Amino acid sequence: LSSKSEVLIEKENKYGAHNYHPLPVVLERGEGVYVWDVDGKKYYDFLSAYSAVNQGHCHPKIVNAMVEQAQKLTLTSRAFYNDKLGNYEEYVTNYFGFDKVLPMNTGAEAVETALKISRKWAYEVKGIPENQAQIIVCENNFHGRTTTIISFSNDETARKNFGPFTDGFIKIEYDNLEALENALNSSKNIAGFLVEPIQGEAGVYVPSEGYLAKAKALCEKHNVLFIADEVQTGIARTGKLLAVHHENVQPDVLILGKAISGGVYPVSAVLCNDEIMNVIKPGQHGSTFGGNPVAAAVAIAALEVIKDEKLAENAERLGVILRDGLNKIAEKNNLITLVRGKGLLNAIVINTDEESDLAWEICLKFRDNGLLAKPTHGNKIRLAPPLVMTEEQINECLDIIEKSLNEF
Ligand SMILES: Cc1ncc(COP(=O)(O)O)c(/C=N/[C@H]2C[C@@H](C(=O)O)C[C@H]2C(=C(F)F)C(F)(F)F)c1O
Repeated sequence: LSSKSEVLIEKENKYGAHNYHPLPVVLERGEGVYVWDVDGKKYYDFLSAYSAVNQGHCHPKIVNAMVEQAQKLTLTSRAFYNDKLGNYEEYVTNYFGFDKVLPMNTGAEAVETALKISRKWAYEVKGIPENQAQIIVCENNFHGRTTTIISFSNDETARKNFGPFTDGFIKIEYDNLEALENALNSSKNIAGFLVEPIQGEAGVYVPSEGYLAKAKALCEKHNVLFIADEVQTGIARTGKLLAVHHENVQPDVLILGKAISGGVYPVSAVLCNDEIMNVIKPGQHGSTFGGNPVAAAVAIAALEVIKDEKLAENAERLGVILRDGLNKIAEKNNLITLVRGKGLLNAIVINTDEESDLAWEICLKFRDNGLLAKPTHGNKIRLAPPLVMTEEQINECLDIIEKSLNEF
């Protein structure tokens, strides 16, 4: 690593909390599918900031929307109206097909907001006795880092010594309809079922065909809210605008974040219809920055880019090419034991146990060869480039991946 990089890494080490263990590369510029480090070396970004820069780094239309609004009015708080929020709310609710949106900033805030709305709906509409509401979640979930969200995580690293935890959650096996049905039959006090349409952190775990549609039907049968966390799988990442659209499912509560802003500004959102959203009355929930004018302007631009540049279709088409190419490499190189994913949310499973640092070594080799990716949960490497990739760029990246793996 250059001394320039070392100095900056040292600064983060000395002055920043050690809540991450980043790959040793120091970035200073991003454009489209590329990022550059401080020494001017160019890389393909195969993480896309955990699927927040689906539109590509620093998309001019989105950045311009931010700059323009930032020079006019950045924040009013919700104590007053402003000329951007209503237009954004109309745009985003029509875009996803819901009556209303509650605007927040981060994914975790939107997940927390969805949990609060679902509980309040359970008490005030479904009639569950107060403080008895249960929400069903899946094992190996990832929904964010707040105390309530890690309360229903089974990842010891995310939970250890952060207790005491929040009550009211039932954990079931992912992609198991019988487990869901049993949980729904186990109590009358169930408010909702919170689920990732594809489990990202678990290593891009794609559920069986029909799981989401059948789960939604089971929830309907039991008058339980189907709450889809599309923070990572949404905004065209999996080859459809939402991952639930692969099964024509419309959630009762939709959670969005990350690429809803193209990675330019923190924007998240919870969408639902009036019967559910109208349980929230003035003063019952909020956020200083939620729905601010810059967020509104940025999110409209970011969502327009998804449509204008047909990024869902592009992700669908290039995802097939990427997975075919990875499977061809796997035939010749036994380091890859499995390829899985949908659209441009993919992962390869490396032929080693979870404790080994082989996946990390492979990511360092990818880095040396001009592609940035990071292991998730030990032996899986997520491969999720921005959705603006071209076929020839995918093929060039497949060559980098093959060349790197052949050096082991
Ligand atoms: C499905 C889903 N729902 C809510 C949130 C919360 O959104 P946030 O509050 O972060 O805006 C996330 C955030 N995921 C990020 C967080 C980041 C980290 O290390 O915490 C790494 C990344 C991640 C992890 F951790 F699992 C990965 F799956 F995307 F790779 C998410 O994926």
